[in-house]
Amino acid sequence: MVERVNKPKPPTLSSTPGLPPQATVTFSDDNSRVVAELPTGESVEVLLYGATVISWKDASGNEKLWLSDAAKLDGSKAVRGGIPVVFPVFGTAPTHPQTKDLPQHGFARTSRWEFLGKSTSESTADNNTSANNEPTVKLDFGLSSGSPGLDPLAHAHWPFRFNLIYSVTLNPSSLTTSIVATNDGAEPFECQVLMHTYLRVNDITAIEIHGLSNASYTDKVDAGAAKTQTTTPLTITGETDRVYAPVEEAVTVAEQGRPKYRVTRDNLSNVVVWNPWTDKAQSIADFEPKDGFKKMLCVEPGAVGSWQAVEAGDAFEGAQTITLL
Ligand SMILES: O=P(O)(O)OC[C@H]1O[C@@H](O)[C@H](O)[C@@H](O)[C@@H]1O
Repeated sequence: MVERVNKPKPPTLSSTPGLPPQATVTFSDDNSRVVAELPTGESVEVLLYGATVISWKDASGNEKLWLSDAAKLDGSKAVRGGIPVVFPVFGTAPTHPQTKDLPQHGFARTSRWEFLGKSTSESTADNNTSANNEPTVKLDFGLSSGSPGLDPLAHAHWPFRFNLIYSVTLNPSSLTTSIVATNDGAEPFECQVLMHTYLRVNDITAIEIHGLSNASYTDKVDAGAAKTQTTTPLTITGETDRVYAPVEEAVTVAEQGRPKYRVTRDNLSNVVVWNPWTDKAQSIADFEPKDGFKKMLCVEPGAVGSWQAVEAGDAFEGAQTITLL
């Protein structure tokens, strides 16, 4: 049985005369995930493990994120697909004293977060609480150094007192994920943050990525060579793993010449573009189907080009918004 936080209401009708319909927020039977649905039909599903967004659908039920058929959703492994949260290290950092012993992409994606609550606003002619007068639902998740669900590797290798708040905000045309990483201890720490978004596409060979003109980048498939993006838009024709420092504010993904997603960033100066292509997809055990690389494109806003120093009592904040075009 699904436990309803709010009783579901008909998508277009208000159950209380005069009051607009509200978003519904429901938990799965086993409390492993939370689903929010707007009265207009869009939905988002978040696994508490990793606070990983594993589904984002438009009002017609079309999925916007790619999730591997072999993704583990039982908390035994970071989720292959959706939007895993990367913290406090991107990749591995063998020479960085504070994070050198942490696993790839840190521990946020392998910890069980707490659901802190939801907030909603509705769309009506006389209601201006939502920025665009659109229905909105925001889900908040928390993870701290005291959380029971914290990955034991964090306890073992990252001895800082911290508090993370991760918010997932859905409205009819966009999804925003934002993070606030607070240093609750007496010692400063350095961290990196990234939203590892797996966008769903129909055909990777028909994709153009705009907004990277003149951006410098590190090419991870060319031994970390430093390069500059001169040919634009970027197309994907083989294994791609690049850490960009874009000059432009937005990265737009177009398919067959039609704009599809616009990704904007708040205080996240990097964008990683990743597609494993054939051989790498073969080598990743939980990447299924093996030709699934044709259906996905990772566009990952983050602060990963350097380290974010967070003093005692301070916080680092960053966010991405993905808009459907
Ligand atoms: O297999 P993981 O740990 O989820 O990482 C997937 C990819 O994540 C990307 O962000 C990295 O740039 C790649 O180098 C990496 O291969």
